[in-house]
Amino acid sequence: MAQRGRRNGAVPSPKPSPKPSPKPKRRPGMPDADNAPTAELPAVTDNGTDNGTDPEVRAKSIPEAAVARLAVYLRVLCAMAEQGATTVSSEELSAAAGVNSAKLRKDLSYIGSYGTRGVGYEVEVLVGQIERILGLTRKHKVAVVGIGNLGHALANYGGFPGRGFPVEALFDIDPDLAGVPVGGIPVSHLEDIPRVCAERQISIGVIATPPAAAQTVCDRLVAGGVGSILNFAPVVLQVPEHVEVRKVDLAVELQILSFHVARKADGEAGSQVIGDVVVSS
Ligand SMILES: NC(=O)c1ccc[n+]([C@@H]2O[C@H](COP(=O)([O-])OP(=O)(O)OC[C@H]3O[C@@H](n4cnc5c(N)ncnc54)[C@H](O)[C@@H]3O)[C@@H](O)[C@H]2O)c1
Repeated sequence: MAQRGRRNGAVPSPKPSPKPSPKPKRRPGMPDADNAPTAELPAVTDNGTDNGTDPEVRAKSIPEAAVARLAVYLRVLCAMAEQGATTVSSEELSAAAGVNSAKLRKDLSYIGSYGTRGVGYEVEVLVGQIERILGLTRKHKVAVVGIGNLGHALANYGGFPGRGFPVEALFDIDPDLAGVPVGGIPVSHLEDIPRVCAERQISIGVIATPPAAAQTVCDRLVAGGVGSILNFAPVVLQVPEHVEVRKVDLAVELQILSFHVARKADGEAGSQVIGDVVVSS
C-alpha cells in the first residue's frame, strides 16, 4: 500500500534505455516474457545455477508478486531439505508450492537460477540464492506493539525465530500488561518504544493496536530506528521515505476469495469470462 508519496508495490526497475529497441533484449534479472525459460536450461556459470549478475541489481527488477512467491518456494525448499532432498525438479517444486511450473521457472530466472537439464535445482544452492535475494542472510529483530488478541498470537507464535525473525520486544499502553511476559518477552510500556527499539536494534515493527493509535505507534517505532513496519491496523500510515510499510488485511484476502467464488459461480451459470471481465450469456 502506498505511503507518503512512495509506492510499496513493484520494486522499481532500472532506468529505461533512452532508445528502446522494438524488441528489447533480455536483461539480467528481468527476462523477456517471450524468452522466459520453458525448460530447465543448462547452467550458465560453473556453479550450475547463477548467471553471475549482482544480486542487488537483480533484486531491484523482481516484481512484488514474484517476491512473495519466492518466499513460498523458500518455505517449501526448507521443508524438502529437512526431509533429505538434495535436488528438486521444477515440476516437483511447482506442485509443492501450488504454482504452475512455467511461472516457477520464470520466478527463478529473476534470481538467475535456471537449474540443470535432467537434474533440476540443487535444493541447498537454491535456498541460499533465495535467502540472499530476500535479505534473509541476517536476522531481523521484531517488535510487536499492541499485545491484545492479535499481538498475543503473534508474540506466542514459535515459527518466526526459525525463519530469521526473532521477536525481541513487546509494547502496550495497558499498565496491567507492563512487565508481564508473553512468549517469554516482558511487555514494555508504549513510551519506551524509541529507547528499547534502539537498544535492541529492532528492524521490523509490527503494529497490532486499534487504528486510532497506529500512527503514534508508528512514529515512535521510526524514532527508535525501525525501518520496516508491518501494519495490521486498518489505517494508512504516514512514514518517511526510508521506511518500508506493508499492510496486512485478511478481510481483503477474503474479499478476493469471494470474488473468485462469485466468478466461478457465474461461469457455471453460463457466463463467459473474457480476460478479467465476466460477460453474462
Ligand atoms: N489485518 C488483519 O487482517 C487484522 C486481523 C485482526 C485484527 N486486526 C487489527 O489489529 C488490531 C488489533 O486487533 P486485536 O483484536 O488484537 O485488538 P485488541 O483490542 O485485542 O488489542 C489491542 C491492544 O492494543 C493496545 N493498545 C491500545 N492503544 C495502544 C497504544 N496507543 N499503544 C500501544 N498499545 C495500545 C491495547 O491495550 C490492546 O492490548 C486492530 O486494529 C484490528 O483491527 C487486523
